[in-house]
Amino acid sequence: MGVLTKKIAVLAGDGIGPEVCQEAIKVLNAVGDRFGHTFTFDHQLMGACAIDATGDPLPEETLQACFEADAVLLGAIGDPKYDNNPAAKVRPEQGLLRLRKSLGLYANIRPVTAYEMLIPHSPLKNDRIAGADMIFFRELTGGIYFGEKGRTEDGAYDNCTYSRHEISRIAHLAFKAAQNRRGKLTLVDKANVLETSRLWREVVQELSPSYPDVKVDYLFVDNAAMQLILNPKQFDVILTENMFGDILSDEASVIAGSLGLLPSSSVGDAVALFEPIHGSYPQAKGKNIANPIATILSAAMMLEHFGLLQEAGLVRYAVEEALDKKIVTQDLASPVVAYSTEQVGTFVASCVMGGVLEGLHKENVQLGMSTVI
Ligand SMILES: NC(=O)C1=CN([C@@H]2O[C@H](COP(=O)(O)OP(=O)(O)OC[C@H]3O[C@@H](n4cnc5c(N)ncnc54)[C@H](O)[C@@H]3O)[C@@H](O)[C@H]2O)C=CC1
Ligand SMILES: CC(C)CC(=O)C(=O)O
Ligand SMILES: [Mg+2]
Repeated sequence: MGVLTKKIAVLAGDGIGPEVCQEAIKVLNAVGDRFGHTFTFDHQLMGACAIDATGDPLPEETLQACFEADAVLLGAIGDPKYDNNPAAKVRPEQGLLRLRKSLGLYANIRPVTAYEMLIPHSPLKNDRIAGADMIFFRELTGGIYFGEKGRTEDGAYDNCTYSRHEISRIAHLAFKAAQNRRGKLTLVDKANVLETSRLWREVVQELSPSYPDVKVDYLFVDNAAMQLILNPKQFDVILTENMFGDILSDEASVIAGSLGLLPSSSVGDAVALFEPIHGSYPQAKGKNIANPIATILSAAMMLEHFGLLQEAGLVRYAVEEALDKKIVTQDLASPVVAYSTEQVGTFVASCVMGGVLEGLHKENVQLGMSTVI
């Protein structure tokens, strides 16, 4: 891969979003300096900050900038002034959902790895999580988050619908990912109760013969929530619908060590988007204490998406150096020995500048983090 020039739309958003994005940009710039790539960053408003400035959580200018970019980096959106006001007519989250729908980002890919050096500090049984390595394929533009919603005189409703097409396109991606990993796909649903879940099972069963090298397993979501903690090593690729994937992947972050560690990519019809799985963590806003690693690893997934595998591997290596040397924020350390958001980002960027390159891609794949599809 030669030297690249890439334009990245940055939607830093609300709460800790700007702080964690700043560190991911620092790391991308370090990658650019080391390898000669040019990354330009087009900052745009989204979320509560966009409502404050324009009245719209996803201004047209922001959406346009995303379409014109080679990739989108998103921090997080959301603000307590909306969370605590159920009657608010315009909400930051509407901007995020509209963005995902407009960009056709139907597959949200969330890798979860139990980092060796964090396992001894885990509240989970250490021998159960050692070696856990899974990847969620969460459907992102359908289901209950997008169905018709409303109020009746004395109630409220949120409809959940899925089409065969919506299920099969992400199922194909998940099957292919399983072929490149350990050959196991677990469909998580609630097919004992929900008609949409029965359709998910039907479609996956129909596709299964086309992937004879992939073993398919089916789990009800309530059981899956327990199995994740009890025996996470059984999972390889987890395919699931929008809301179940949202909830289970936050749960799975306990296996990694913190919600501040889990990255994601969202792919679909147009430009791809990269964001941490966490939200805007408003309690930490402006305090320089949020963990930037989830966003930095999302930037690594972006590099991989650009075909820059060695560069992505180097960023992951640098993150592991930070974890190894305990250059970590307070979610992974006691407050006394914790480093700031900025210090962690600066350390990772400096490792990117100085880290050894040999064998990195191999290490990257062994970690199960490779998400090229
Ligand atoms: N993709 C997005 O932009 C998302 C936005 N949200 C929004 O974020 C706001 C806050 O929602 P919450 O439910 O509190 O979820 P959250 O993910 O912002 O935070 C939950 C908890 O996770 C931990 N955490 C999250 N990010 C962290 C980080 N980088 N470093 C260290 N610890 C971290 C903190 O203990 C925090 O209290 C809401 O307005 C919500 O709608 C929530 C999830 C996703
Ligand atoms: C804020 C929601 C719309 C999304 C969410 O929690 C997520 O994508 O993880
Ligand atoms: Mg979520």
